[in-house]
Amino acid sequence: MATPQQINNLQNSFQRAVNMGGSPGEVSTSPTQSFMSSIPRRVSLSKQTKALKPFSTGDIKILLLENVNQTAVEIFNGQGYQVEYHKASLPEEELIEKIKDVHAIGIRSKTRLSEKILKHAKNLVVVGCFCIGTNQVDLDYAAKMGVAVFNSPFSNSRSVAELVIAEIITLARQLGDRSIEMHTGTWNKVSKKCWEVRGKTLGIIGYGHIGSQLSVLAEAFGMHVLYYDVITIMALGTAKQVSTLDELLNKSDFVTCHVPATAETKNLLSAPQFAAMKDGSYVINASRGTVIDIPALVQAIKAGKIAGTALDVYPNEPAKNGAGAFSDELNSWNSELVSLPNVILTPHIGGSTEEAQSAIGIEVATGLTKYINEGCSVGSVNFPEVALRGLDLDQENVVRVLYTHHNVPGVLKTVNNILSNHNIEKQFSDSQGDIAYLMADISSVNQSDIKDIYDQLNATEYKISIRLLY
Ligand SMILES: NC(=O)c1ccc[n+]([C@@H]2O[C@H](COP(=O)([O-])OP(=O)(O)OC[C@H]3O[C@@H](n4cnc5c(N)ncnc54)[C@H](O)[C@@H]3O)[C@@H](O)[C@H]2O)c1
Ligand SMILES: O=C(O)[C@H](O)COP(=O)(O)O
Repeated sequence: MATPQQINNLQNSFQRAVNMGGSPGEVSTSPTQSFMSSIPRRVSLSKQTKALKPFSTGDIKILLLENVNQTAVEIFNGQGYQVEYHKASLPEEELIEKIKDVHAIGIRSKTRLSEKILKHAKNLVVVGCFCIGTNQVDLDYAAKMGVAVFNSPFSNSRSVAELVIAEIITLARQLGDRSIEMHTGTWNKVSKKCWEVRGKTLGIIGYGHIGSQLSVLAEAFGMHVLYYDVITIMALGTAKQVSTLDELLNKSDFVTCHVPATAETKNLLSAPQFAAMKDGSYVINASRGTVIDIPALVQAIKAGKIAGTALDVYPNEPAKNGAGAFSDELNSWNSELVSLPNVILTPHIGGSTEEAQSAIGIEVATGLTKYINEGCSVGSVNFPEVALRGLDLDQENVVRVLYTHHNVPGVLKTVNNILSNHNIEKQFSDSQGDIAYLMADISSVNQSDIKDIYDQLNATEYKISIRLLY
């Protein structure tokens, strides 16, 4: 017969196994045990079409594409999630198949998560963009499905700014051409139209995380900085904000784009803008491929108006690394562009440094984990940002309710009526456009009450998605 101490040990072992997603009787000795103790004992992920079925963190399925950094994989593995990892992005049909049953997907800038793809994602709870840009995801549709999207807003900003500094000097000194010539055995020692950057004017379009960081670095090289932005932003150093794009174009020796891909920034620099630039000036784009009209740029270089360009991003980028991927089939202007002098082409590597990728992996994986395990949406780009203090796991009969709903009158009254048989320990709700998100911790909940709470919330007309953590 077991002693009370043995029974106690057995119970503890059962609880730890549930925490780790293992079977009762298994005791995990994972070093992440103490971190794990801050997460819910069981996580019930209940989407629109899913029945209430509690499961452990070990049931969470994560699909990671595009060579997301290992720091993220380690965080997810530490949680006991099931991680499927791919180095490249997936063709559309394969992505549709894979996305059907995952709870989270991690992507970078290549994978398009359009409505067509997202509507197959029946269990999806959260998307992680392991990069800055989120234009590849249909953010509104995701929010309407109750799917929060996270990104890393500035972890690779410095890497991009440093790349642009390198490109400014490379263009000014025609380094790309000299290097290609030497690789093919030609010694071509020239100084004609090769310049110092000291005293030249850098025009930055978009003075956000990258543009402003670049401004500081450029001034350290003795450059004058002008910037144009749709909002008024405090100048760093002695940089000056100009009120029109034309003014920036007229006065700059180097023009560099650091704006997001939006309808307004499509072909922001096209033939009229190149015509407005100084003769012999340079164009740099490490933002998004849609921002520059490349055929118009080719014409401006051919006409001698633009003395060189550095492009890191393109309207159509290949899904994976390899020869021939940057082809005429994808970008019809390619052959003309590569034949022009002083043209630097890089394969979207602005944010591709060890430092940036490692930091992004940690930041986004941590955001996703907090959303999956605790419901915390702080940092999401398409969802109201809501957080509650951690769940008190020592307290029995506590349930965290996560309720995403349409932002219409009467919801709180209905929801609180459903929760009113229990003690609402804490509650917070916020909205963003048509979507609202409510978090509530309720106590005095018996196991038998949980299904009832779920069913009642599920029957509400405003519901988008429900999760109960307990
Ligand atoms: N090449 C790469 O690897 C790489 C890496 C990181 C980011 N990016 C891209 O760089 C871009 C900028 O990133 P960020 O982090 O600096 O973004 P950010 O949001 O911090 O800054 C963007 C700035 O652009 C301004 N802006 C928006 N529309 C504008 C317009 N029509 N005209 C002028 N200004 C406008 C905004 O007000 C904002 O200040 C994004 O497209 C991002 O995806 C590329
Ligand atoms: O949006 C970004 O952060 C950059 O464009 C980098 O994207 P990547 O992670 O696909 O290189």
